[in-house]
Parts: sequence; structure tokens; C-alpha cells
Amino acid sequence: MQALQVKILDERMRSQLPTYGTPGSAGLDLRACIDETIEIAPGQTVLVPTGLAIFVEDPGYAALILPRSGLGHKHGIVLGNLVGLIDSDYQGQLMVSTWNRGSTPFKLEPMERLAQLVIVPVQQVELKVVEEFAQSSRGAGGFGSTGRA
Ligand SMILES: O=c1ccn([C@H]2C[C@H](O)[C@@H](COP(=O)(O)OP(=O)(O)OP(=O)(O)O)O2)c(=O)[nH]1
Ligand SMILES: [Mg+2]
Repeated sequence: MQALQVKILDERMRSQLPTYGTPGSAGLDLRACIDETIEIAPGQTVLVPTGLAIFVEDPGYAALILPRSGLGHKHGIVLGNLVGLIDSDYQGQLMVSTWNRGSTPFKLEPMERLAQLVIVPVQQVELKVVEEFAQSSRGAGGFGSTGRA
């Protein structure tokens, strides 16, 4: 397993650094580092600190913040930006844009696990302008061009 540099910005996180819940888990759970319960109204979005900063450093990797399925499915708590992309050169606090897309208020408790962090490989590219592409069988077909599932 590779090491990831992390800074603790909220002392409460020192004793509960994110870990993989099971040997096969892809995500590290991020907690809501808030001092008091926050009630998030239906349709409201709140930027929630996690108490952690990471420095991925290697441009061949990035981190993604993704919703937790239970919160999203059962309570409508997802991400205001749908997916959070953490650049390899970002050194600030990880923040979770927390959107209540449901129809009932949600009480977010201090230190509750709110979202998850996944480290993914990234390929940076150099754009090369061409006039024509070699023909593919799909061509420009998309958006259901192969029929409805
Ligand atoms: O859910 C998120 C999304 C982003 N970030 C941080 C890390 C990321 O590297 C930085 C910038 O994110 P992004 O590039 O998606 O936002 P932007 O609106 O393009 O801002 P910028 O102009 O700073 O790049 O904000 C978070 O903490 N949480
Ligand atoms: Mg950006």
C-alpha cells in the first residue's frame, strides 16, 4: 500500500484517522468536522470541513470525494458538486459540499462519516490537434444511439 501525506487540521481527527473499513474497501470515510449539529434543509447545500488536508503530490494520481451510498439513498445527502476532484497539488483542507437533495431536513452530527475519499490514477495528456480521426465503428453516435437499455 502506498503512503499518502496527511495534515491534521482538527485535533479530533488525530485519534480517528480514516481507515479502510474492510480489506477490499476503495474509500476512506471523511468525517464532518463541525462543532455543533447542523440542520440541512431540503435543497440546501453546506460546505463542511473534514479536519484533514492531503498532498497527493504525484500528478499521476488524484483523489475523488464521493457520497456514501447509505446517506445518499436513504437520506438524500449527496454532494453539491456531484463529485469532488482533489488535484494532486491541492494542499488545503478537504471540504465536502453537502447537498440535501431530499424532501426532509437532515441533522448532520459532529464527526459523523459524511463522504468518502478514493485515490485514483490519472493520465495527464498533451493535446495534439488533428483535422480527421481514424474512422471508428461508433463515429459520433452517442446519447442512446445504440438503443434503449
Ligand atoms: O469537493 C471538493 C472539490 C474540490 N476541493 C478542493 C480540492 C481541489 O483541488 C480544489 C479545486 O477544485 P476544482 O478544480 O474542482 O474547483 P474549481 O472551481 O475549478 O476551483 P479552482 O479554480 O481553485 O481550481 O478544491 C475540495 O476540497 N472538495
Ligand atoms: Mg479547477
